[in-house]
Amino acid sequence: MKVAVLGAAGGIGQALALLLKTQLPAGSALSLYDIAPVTPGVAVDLSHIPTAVTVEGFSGEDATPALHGADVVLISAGVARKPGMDRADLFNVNAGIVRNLIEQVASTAPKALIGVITNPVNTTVAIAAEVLKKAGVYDKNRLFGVSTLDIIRANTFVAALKGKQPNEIEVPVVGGHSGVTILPLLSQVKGVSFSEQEVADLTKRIQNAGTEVVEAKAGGGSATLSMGQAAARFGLSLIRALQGEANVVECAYVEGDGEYARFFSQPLLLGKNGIVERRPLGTLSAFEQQALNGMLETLKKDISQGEEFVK
Ligand SMILES: NC(=O)c1ccc[n+]([C@@H]2O[C@H](COP(=O)([O-])OP(=O)(O)OC[C@H]3O[C@@H](n4cnc5c(N)ncnc54)[C@H](O)[C@@H]3O)[C@@H](O)[C@H]2O)c1
Ligand SMILES: O=C(O)C[C@H](O)C(=O)O
Repeated sequence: MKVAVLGAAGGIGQALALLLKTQLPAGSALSLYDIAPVTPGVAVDLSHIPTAVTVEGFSGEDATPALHGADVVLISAGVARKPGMDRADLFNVNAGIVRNLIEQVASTAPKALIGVITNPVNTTVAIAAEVLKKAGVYDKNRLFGVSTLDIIRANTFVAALKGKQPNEIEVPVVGGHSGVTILPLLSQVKGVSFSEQEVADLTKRIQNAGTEVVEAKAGGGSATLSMGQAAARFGLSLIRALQGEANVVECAYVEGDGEYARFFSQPLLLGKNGIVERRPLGTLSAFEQQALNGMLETLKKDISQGEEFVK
């Protein structure tokens, strides 16, 4: 299996590349690309770690040398938030970066499973879909917005509140990846129950967790290490599914049946060709139903902005 990381010299990219170098199955290839000239050096650095995963690094304007034969492409290239900014404020710079990189994926690795990390995810995934469509290679079962960070945060916060081990808790988080569009389904977490106040407080904390990191880093960027972990979990799940493992389920932001919005994060059964089955959201509490209804206008606007950008 070959995994390409685009944006590999950045905060997320380097953390992700390290985790993949140490956790990909033996015999895998890791291919790193970033516009920054340090990228081949990042690959050399990682190559000294004794695992059976080869590493190559490429820099400059052309991402295609990194993309040949890639089974999975994870994209974190772009700028990150500073305090006072919303994820949507990143659109002006990141929309063009994602368009350019996806054009190269379309021409070089059209069958790859693509995970978009670059913000604003609600919009950049729509851009990626439209670019792939224009190139005649769009498969909605192979394109994912990576929302795994919301899930690992939710697991961490719930476990801390309820005195559980984080690995005992799995919170489905649905919708999108910004503010009110992030909806943790706390009513579905097995083995714990919450008061109304706990649900309200936890939901708000999970929705604002990105801002919590941005403010704590005080101008030095946004979440990189937890995101590296989240992207590694998601990328490794894609690889396990590609290799034929059964019952690999992850939530991610994908094009579905449009019941709520064209793109929506929901639980997905993954397989050798990407998404095998989009799982229903299940029964929602009154709080969750109201939050779902309340997010849709924002989410649809975010999606339209991406669609319009490519038209
Ligand atoms: N999906 C999520 O949950 C999530 C979580 C955290 C951050 N993010 C987003 O991920 C992105 C990256 O964050 P980061 O902290 O790693 O930022 P960073 O600034 O540390 O790294 C970004 C990297 O992208 C590279 N880059 C910029 N333009 C490029 C181009 N045209 N081609 C190739 N590489 C290019 C830069 O050289 C840099 O190395 C941001 O948009 C951020 O908002 C998403
Ligand atoms: O909040 C951000 O800007 C980065 C990321 O989307 C996050 O959730 O941490």
